Amino acid sequence: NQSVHQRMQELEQLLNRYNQEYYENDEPSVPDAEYDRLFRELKTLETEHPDLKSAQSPTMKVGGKPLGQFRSVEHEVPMLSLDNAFSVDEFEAFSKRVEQRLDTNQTVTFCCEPKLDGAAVSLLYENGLLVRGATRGDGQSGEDITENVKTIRNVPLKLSGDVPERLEVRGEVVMPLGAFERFNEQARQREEKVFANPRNAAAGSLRQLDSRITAKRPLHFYAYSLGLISETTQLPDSHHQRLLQLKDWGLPVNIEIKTVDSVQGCDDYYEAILARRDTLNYDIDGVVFKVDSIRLQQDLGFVARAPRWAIARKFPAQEQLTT
Ligand SMILES: Cc1c[n+]2nc(N)[nH]c2nc1OC(C)C
Repeated sequence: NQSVHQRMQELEQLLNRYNQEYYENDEPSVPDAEYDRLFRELKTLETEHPDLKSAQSPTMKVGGKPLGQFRSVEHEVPMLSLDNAFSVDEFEAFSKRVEQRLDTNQTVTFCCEPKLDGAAVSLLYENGLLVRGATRGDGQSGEDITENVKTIRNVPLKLSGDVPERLEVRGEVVMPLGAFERFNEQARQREEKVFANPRNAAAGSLRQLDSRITAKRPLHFYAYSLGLISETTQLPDSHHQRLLQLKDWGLPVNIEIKTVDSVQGCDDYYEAILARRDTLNYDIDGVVFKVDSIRLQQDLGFVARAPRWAIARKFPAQEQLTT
């Protein structure tokens, strides 16, 4: 039994690594057939030895029997939306409002992030284990989609390292463009529902009552914010450093995220991402600038529905190709 358990743990590690490679850098080190063979071997061993099956096994990412409907989830920390800036002047007005709150010689660091055009979700980890997934809903309450988020390839079921007791991570679920095209092509051939754009495909896939369907949808998650954090956690005062900490714990964070120390830096970032927009593997509809200091964020607070300390600078709408 010991050797069986050993083999199961070895298979779990191998499959998790291959998953990471496949979704982190799109370069799996083994062909899919090899991944499937190892997956089937683990599934067989788990069926023969259910007592040895791990709750975080990669075989748990394939979804289970459908629920009748979604339960509702209250967001203890509201999931708010973002104010938009459609021009450099509107962005400058935002940065002026921020600077007014600073002392004279203080400069403000901004964290710059691509604004992924997908579906916002909240993931709740307790003692490092993924225990709940929820849609944004109206910001106050969303739908419990735990079984569906567990099937998202690059969402870890278990965090690694010294993690907080309770950690809520928020981010965007997207369907990469290549996968979206292939998925729609297949749907056309099967005379099934075709999605108008990757955002609808991601949102629609997350709201499937049958998680086995979600499991077949190629979805990626990218973290961009923290919600609930258990009070015993000493995290850095920098939003960017907190995102890097999430990455250390095993959560996917978009590689385009960086900090700049000036408004000019923000403008340069906006132009740089806009110039590369068509080369990215997912839809983005702008960039997000956030005051990097958590203390300053708390000082600036929110107005009604959106934080004073963050703004999205939207790109001109792309002519949507009718698929
Ligand atoms: C709604 C939202 C959306 N996005 N997208 C990114 N990249 N960051 C980000 N932050 C958000 O909200 C925070 C400002 C809390």
